[in-house]
Amino acid sequence: MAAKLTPDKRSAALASLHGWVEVDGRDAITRVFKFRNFSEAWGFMSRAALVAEGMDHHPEWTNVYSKVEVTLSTHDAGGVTELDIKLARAMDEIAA
Ligand SMILES: C[C@H](O)[C@H](O)[C@H]1CNC2=NC(N)=NC(=O)C2=N1
Repeated sequence: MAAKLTPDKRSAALASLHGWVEVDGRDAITRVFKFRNFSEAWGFMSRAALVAEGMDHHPEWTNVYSKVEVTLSTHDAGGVTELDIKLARAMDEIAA
């Protein structure tokens, strides 16, 4: 199982991502993705879902029209691991 990142490693990883921040009161990271419309938001979610399923690592997310809010945490580990950073990076690339 992936191990929780140390605070230092988590900070360094966050600095290398786009717009991801720590969740208050929980060991997790979150980002809001904004698109031009629902179609683009859904396209992002479709592509991200395939990557997530391939990793067997799944986002907590909500979608309202053009906005997708994502929270990542490794439930088995009870916090943020390399798996979350890898999925966050993949999502950044898909949205770019
Ligand atoms: C059995 C299965 O591998 C686990 O439940 C996986 C599935 N997806 C998961 N996704 C996330 N985000 N955290 C997990 O701990 C997790 N565990």
